[in-house]
Amino acid sequence: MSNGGELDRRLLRRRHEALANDVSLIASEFLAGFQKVREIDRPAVSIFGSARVLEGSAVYERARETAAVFARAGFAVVTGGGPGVMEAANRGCREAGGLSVGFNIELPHEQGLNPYCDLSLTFKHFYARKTMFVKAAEGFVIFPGGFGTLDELFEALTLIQTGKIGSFPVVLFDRGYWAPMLEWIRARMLEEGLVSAVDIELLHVTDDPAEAADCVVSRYEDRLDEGSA
Ligand SMILES: CC(C)=CCNc1ncnc2c1ncn2[C@@H]1O[C@H](COP(=O)(O)O)[C@@H](O)[C@H]1O
Repeated sequence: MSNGGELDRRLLRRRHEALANDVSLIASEFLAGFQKVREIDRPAVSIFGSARVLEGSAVYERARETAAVFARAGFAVVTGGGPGVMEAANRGCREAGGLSVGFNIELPHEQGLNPYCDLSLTFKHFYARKTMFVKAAEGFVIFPGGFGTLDELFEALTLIQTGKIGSFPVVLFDRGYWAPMLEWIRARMLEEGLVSAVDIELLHVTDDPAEAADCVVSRYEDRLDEGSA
């Protein structure tokens, strides 16, 4: 099966005349994504984190618990629809009776959609898929993870920092995991003037599922009161 990687490589090699066709395929993927987001009939949180953690690990179980708190607060939970933290969050949401959403990606050694999604769509391109995480969400909770997780974290932060999207809450779950990164951001990025203090204030850090959910839910309620949600 052709996957997003092959398509992206082909797109970069393409002669100009052939590009329009490829670009229209990408556009249709965006459209299908936006249509799927419209099916989410309630406010939502996007939860990111490692594809590699297993059931029973602390990270998996905290993600499952956090998603359940969101579901009980009336929020849908959106993830990448894969294994690890994605599965944990979809599972916790489903177990608590919430609406569980997975925006999956075709990968060369793909593991497919986890079995805990009520709504789902599988993308070929990471960039179209990442847009849906942002389009759908009132906030972001990020669990420990690798390159994919950091990509999603910094995409959300960059969009907020540059004013492309509103100032949605970004919650880093697991103080111990994120502390060295935050320290480096303060000691180097901030110290050398590459970010400003207000940019760092966008990040909330916690070890508590209820606090993570409250951070997103209460900001959403404030925006509802202001009429800006
Ligand atoms: C075990 C394995 C490599 C499975 C790959 N299967 C995947 N399925 C769906 N989304 C993924 C996958 N790998 C990475 N991602 C995306 O990148 C993030 C996790 O990447 P990482 O494990 O932190 O870097 C997730 O939030 C997800 O959106």
